[in-house]
Amino acid sequence: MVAPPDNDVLWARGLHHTHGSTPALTGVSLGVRDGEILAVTGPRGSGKTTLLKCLSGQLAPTEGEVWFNSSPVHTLSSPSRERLRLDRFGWIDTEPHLVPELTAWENAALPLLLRGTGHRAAKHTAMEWLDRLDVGMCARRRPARLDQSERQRIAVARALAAEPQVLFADDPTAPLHRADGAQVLRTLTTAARSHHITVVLATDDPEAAALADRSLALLDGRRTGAPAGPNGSPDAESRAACSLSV
Ligand SMILES: Nc1ncnc2c1ncn2[C@@H]1O[C@H](COP(=O)(O)OP(=O)(O)OP(=O)(O)O)[C@@H](O)[C@H]1O
Repeated sequence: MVAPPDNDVLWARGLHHTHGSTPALTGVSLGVRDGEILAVTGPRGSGKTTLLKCLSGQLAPTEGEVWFNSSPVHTLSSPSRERLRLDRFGWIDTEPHLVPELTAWENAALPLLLRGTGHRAAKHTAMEWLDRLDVGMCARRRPARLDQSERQRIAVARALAAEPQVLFADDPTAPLHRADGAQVLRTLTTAARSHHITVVLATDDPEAAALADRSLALLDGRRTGAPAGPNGSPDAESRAACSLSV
């Protein structure tokens, strides 16, 4: 087995995933450097969401390897992957999935409370991030009393408040108006850079991708411009990045 290079916080080799009989990923290899913002681009159905889910441990790839901080993720049990997601990863979905019974600040504080952060500290941090996302005035309202843009900003605040090591954002501005989406993305990328959070951003919007440090394009479950070899062997970039054998 080949271990990833030390400066890659996430590394994947030869990822395949099939949803039922639909192939979604066919031999994708990549490395994500610590602190970088990587855009995963491609048209609808190209495999972006499936790739982010495999990298974040939500889906076990049908074939291939995923490493985080030089430790294998693909061999972890389901509870260990859940723990990893809670402790180290953040996720922003296309739709804001908030807990309807909780207020905005309680939603934003939830990952911190689940990790055992004290109530007062969790509330303070959540309120800071809600302010930064321009929804501080909504803190005491429940999701049903908020509009879609406010709900998505709260979902972004919730993800950032937990200060994950890696934040996966699956087309996070899709439900927002263009100007609104651009502002939320700028806040997200600025916060990620200042807090040294690595971001993997799935998007089909070139303006969103332009905010990233680097882009990786998918088409029909494969990287374009960096074709995988037979059986999903790593592309030249990934092979060159492999520095250590275990
Ligand atoms: N749960 C599922 N069951 C069956 N097929 C699926 C499922 N999820 C995704 N697919 C299929 O897998 C392929 C890749 O989908 P995926 O959602 O990863 O692409 P995407 O680039 O994120 O697309 P979008 O931008 O529409 O979200 C598509 O052909 C899609 O129809």
